[in-house]
Amino acid sequence: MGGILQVVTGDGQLNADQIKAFIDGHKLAETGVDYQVVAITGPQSSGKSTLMNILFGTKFEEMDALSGRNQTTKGIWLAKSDKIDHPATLVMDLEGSDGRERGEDDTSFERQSALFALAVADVLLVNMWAKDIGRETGAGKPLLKTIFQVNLKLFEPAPNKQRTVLLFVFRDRTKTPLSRLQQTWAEDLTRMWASIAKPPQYEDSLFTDFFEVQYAALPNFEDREEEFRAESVLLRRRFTMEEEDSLVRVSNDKLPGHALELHIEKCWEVIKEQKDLNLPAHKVMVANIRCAQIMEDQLAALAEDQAWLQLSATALAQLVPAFGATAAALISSCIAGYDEEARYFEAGVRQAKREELVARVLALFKVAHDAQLRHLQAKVLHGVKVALEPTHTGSSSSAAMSSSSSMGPANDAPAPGFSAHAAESRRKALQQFAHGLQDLFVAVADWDTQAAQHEMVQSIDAYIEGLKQAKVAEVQRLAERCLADALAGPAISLLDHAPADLWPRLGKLLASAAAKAEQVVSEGLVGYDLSEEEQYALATQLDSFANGKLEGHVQEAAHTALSRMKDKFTEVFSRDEKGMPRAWGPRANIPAVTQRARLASAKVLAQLAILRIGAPQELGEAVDRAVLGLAADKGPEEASSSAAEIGDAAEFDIMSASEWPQAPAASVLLTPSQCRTLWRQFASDANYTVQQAMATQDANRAASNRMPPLWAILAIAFLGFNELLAVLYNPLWLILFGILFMFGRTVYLELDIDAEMQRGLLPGFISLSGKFVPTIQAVTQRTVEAARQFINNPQALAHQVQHQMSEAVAAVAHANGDAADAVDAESSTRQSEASLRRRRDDNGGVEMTSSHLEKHADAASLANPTASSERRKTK
Ligand SMILES: Nc1nc2c(ncn2[C@@H]2O[C@H](COP(=O)(O)OP(=O)(O)OP(=O)(O)O)[C@@H](O)[C@H]2O)c(=O)[nH]1
Repeated sequence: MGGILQVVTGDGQLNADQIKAFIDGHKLAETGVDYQVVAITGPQSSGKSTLMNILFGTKFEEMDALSGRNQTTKGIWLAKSDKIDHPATLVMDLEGSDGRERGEDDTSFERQSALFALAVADVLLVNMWAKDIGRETGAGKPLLKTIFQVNLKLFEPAPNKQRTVLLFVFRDRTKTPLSRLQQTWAEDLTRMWASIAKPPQYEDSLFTDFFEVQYAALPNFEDREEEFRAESVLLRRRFTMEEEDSLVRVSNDKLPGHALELHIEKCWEVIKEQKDLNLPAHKVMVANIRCAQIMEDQLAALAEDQAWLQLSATALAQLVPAFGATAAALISSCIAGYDEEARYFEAGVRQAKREELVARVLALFKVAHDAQLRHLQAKVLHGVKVALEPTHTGSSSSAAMSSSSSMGPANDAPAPGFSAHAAESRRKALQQFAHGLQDLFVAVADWDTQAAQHEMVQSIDAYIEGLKQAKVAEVQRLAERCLADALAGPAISLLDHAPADLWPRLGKLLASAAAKAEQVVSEGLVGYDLSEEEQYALATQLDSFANGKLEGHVQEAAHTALSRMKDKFTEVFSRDEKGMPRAWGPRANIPAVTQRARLASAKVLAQLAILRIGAPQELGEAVDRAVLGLAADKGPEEASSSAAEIGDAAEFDIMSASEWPQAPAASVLLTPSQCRTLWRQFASDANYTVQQAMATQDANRAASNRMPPLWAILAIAFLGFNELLAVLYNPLWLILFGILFMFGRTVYLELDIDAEMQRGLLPGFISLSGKFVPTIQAVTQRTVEAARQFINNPQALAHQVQHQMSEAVAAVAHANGDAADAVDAESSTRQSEASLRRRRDDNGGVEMTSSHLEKHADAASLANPTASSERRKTK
């Protein structure tokens, strides 16, 4: 876009949009710093537009010479010179000063525009009439003085940095030599500079610290136009870099072309609003904006960079070879692009924005880098697992070592054990991790990886420790199973038999089981190198487990103490010292046997009262004496008989105590109160058994009394001998007696006279009378049938009669002499039921029901109906 642009209108409005279009149209952003802005200021109608048009080929509006000296240029105008290509030259024409159109008092715009030209232009032409040089009020001195002063105040320029070239153009050159005019004007400038009020930091500054003064003189355009144009051509050359007295200055502080738009806008904004801003701040502001834009452009470019997109996506998914180098190249490329774009801007801002750019770029890459760290950690940890898993699970160490060889140099040395192998695997893994970190190293970033290394070490150690603890737990389970097996059977058996040395034997059993468990541990953890603390902890846990197991068995025994006491009582009471069942004959000493059985049961109760593993012996003895005292509490006779065995129980009164003296609560299985209750329940059952025995003994005595006297037996034998021989020698008598005997016995059994008589004499006779006749008829019928069979087969019937007679004889003998055997059978039956009855007794503490006992007693009586009948009589 060529042509002329009105940058600022006559009423002070900035055409920002058009400025941008102008700069873009002339591609000034691509020139970098290879451009210059040339402006001109001076009195109204002093030929400024004419000069600029001739010098730079622009087409600013000029006043027609014939129309008079009225203002033609309103506001600030901008055009690009088509006469100078290098550097690109922007030409700015300003509204003239001293304009009559604005009035004498309205000088603000001329000051603003002059100040604007001073701030924006690289070369400011100051148009002056040659004849005004030396005059105090001429030559626009007040305006110059003002803009110099305001410039210092508003923009606070840095001394000797990018000085603005002030080209004073003396128009309508006179015969006065230029040197003379220069000298005069230089003196005027010095005085002018000295007279202005300067900020404190500029008190000692010289005019030349901020401005480079150049001069030119031109003839009158109207009168000597040809000469004017020719000299203008020469003057134009000074705006290129070709001439020796070139006005083009190269400065590092110059803003690049793409910042010119913003620079113009901010300058006018500052001037317009009269903000108390300084030039560095203004430059910083411009630099801030532009550097931020460049930074964002670089970030946007990076976000669309295919190499970066691929790297970031892959880095999140897997370990990328040479990640660090790739990432560093991308980061460096991005930052280099920024450096190139922002190199003309204020150094401090540029560096600050660069650091911000680096930080933001690194933040992007940090995500990928962290993902890479995690992948590396996972890979290394996986290597450790592959190396150690076979060893831990019991595979051959050579297999483990061959697996681990993938992580580093081969090591053919045999693995001595898990701990050594784990240490070697750990060392190789950390070495592999260190190599991996080198691949991830991003030179620009130099991220700290100490935390990652620490995590890696912790992960590996935790994994190894986890394997070790798993193995320890596994071996501990094996050892506990070994302990449980070693304890269960023997301990239960000991508790069932309840020997006198129960607790010493339980102690030995515990020690034996602990030794077996220790062996399981030592064999199972070979090579795991447990520390002393770990070994102690494991041993303690196993000890606790063993004690707990044994305690469980003992507690279970204590819970079933009642049935155990009954069993012990039955064992001692029902069997003699040789283990044979007692017959309870007439001379049996039931009270003595009873007391022995009670003492034995009391010992069982005493042994189950407290845990004695590790307990002081005195405590056990005290409990023994106290519990055995219960057995003595049975009347003076029994107490005296057992006094020697139970010792002196006076020291502890179990009948009133609620707890055992000096016994830890954890070791108490049965409190004194519970012992008393159990003993009471036991005594009730035992009394019943004793009464049974005494009844049996009474029955035996009665049976013995029913035998005929000896003299009668001898008389019968002597007097009936001949009749007996007659019967035996006469077959007819023998047969007749046999038939009568069988008939009578059959009738007796059919009527079940014994059972009927148990109801009582009168009810028995009444019942028998009712069924006597039918029974006689039935037996007679069967006898006739037998006789018929005998006629048909006499040998078979004789054999049957003989067999029944032998049974009858045996029955009579049994009824007379072996009633006690029936009682013994009942006793053994009760013994066989002891285990069934035990649980029931323990739960309810009630006696076994008589129907239950009868059920088994009847089973025993099946083989001996007479004995059964005897038992019922006893009951
Ligand atoms: N005496 C004299 N007159 C000149 C010279 N150059 C131009 N003029 C005349 O001065 C008049 C004003 O010219 P411009 O170029 O419009 O002056 P200007 O300074 O741009 O005017 P404004 O923009 O209104 O301030 C014209 O009539 C020109 O012919 C010169 O060198 N000497």
